[in-house]
Amino acid sequence: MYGEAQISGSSDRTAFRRAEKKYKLFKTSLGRRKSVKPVDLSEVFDFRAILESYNRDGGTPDGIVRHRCGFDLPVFGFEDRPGFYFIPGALSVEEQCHWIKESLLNFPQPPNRTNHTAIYGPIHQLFIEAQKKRVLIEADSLDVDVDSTDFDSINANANAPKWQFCEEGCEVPKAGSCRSISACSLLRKLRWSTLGLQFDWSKRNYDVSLPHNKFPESLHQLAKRMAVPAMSEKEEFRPEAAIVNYFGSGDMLGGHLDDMEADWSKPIVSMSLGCKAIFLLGGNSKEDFPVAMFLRSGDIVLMAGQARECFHGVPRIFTDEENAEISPLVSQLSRQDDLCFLDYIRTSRININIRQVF
Ligand SMILES: O=C(O)CCC(=O)C(=O)O
Ligand SMILES: [Fe+2]
Repeated sequence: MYGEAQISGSSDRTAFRRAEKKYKLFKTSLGRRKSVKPVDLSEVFDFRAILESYNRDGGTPDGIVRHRCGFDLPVFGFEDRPGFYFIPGALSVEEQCHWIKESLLNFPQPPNRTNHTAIYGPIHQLFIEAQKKRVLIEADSLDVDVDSTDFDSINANANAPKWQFCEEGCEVPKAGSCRSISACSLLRKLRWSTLGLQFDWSKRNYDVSLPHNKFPESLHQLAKRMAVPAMSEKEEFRPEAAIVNYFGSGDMLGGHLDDMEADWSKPIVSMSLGCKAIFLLGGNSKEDFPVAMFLRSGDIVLMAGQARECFHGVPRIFTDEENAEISPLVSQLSRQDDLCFLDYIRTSRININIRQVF
């Protein structure tokens, strides 16, 4: 579900796939010059423009409703898609920066799992190691210097490949006996991390036996506050898990359903950070033609009830200066200490989606 979808040739059978193909990034190269195929964005809903026009005259375009839910910001949706809520500009630029930093520094920290965990084991301080230009090295188990009296560590090390960060250009134990990968390329290849209850992708289910931290308190409070438009008055949203998705240029999230949580009446609270994206919201079948909309940094989407049964995905992010629309982040992250975050987010998008599991 969370891999990069293969969208080519024979795979454009369904309406959803055709929409993905319409919006995905196509690079063509003419000799040495690379160019990006222009894409027709005329049918993409723009909730920021809808908000601006609503603020001017109180109206909404055909098919768009403003939910009357006593929330302190305008919340929009589609007339024919109950359970879908769009809160444009829900997060201030300060809040966006805070969650970008958390997503890079803390959320990928063990025991939280990432797409790298299955291959390399737990990786600590990936973002910091990438700034230091360090390299992750797999020491051949025979080369590992184990104190011969320490039987526990001998047993623990017997089969486990040991990956450790070293300085760039550090001396490798024995030629050919170890593999290595730079922290920078691991950071570039970071696709997801999981918070709170851990999701086991091989079983496509939550595995409560996996070690995990308590769901972060401040994210819990934010999600509870943002979930209000999709909740009945008597109920409370209980955030128990989150998936953090990291997108670089050309990355996409193929059409899928999030169906592993027990109670679909509870919303998924999904926040966008960094570069602008296109989000597709389809129907119960991939044969249903999806609506497309822009997701910008600071937007929050809620999917609850019937909307949870709808295929959705992200076929495109925009990483060029003109279309990424991240100038408030660029100003906010211009201090020397923050340039490393700016460097990442200039060409990336982060999505944090928060779920009640039980
Ligand atoms: O990136 C997004 O906006 C959507 C993410 C999503 O649908 C998911 O992780 O299930
Ligand atoms: Fe999803």
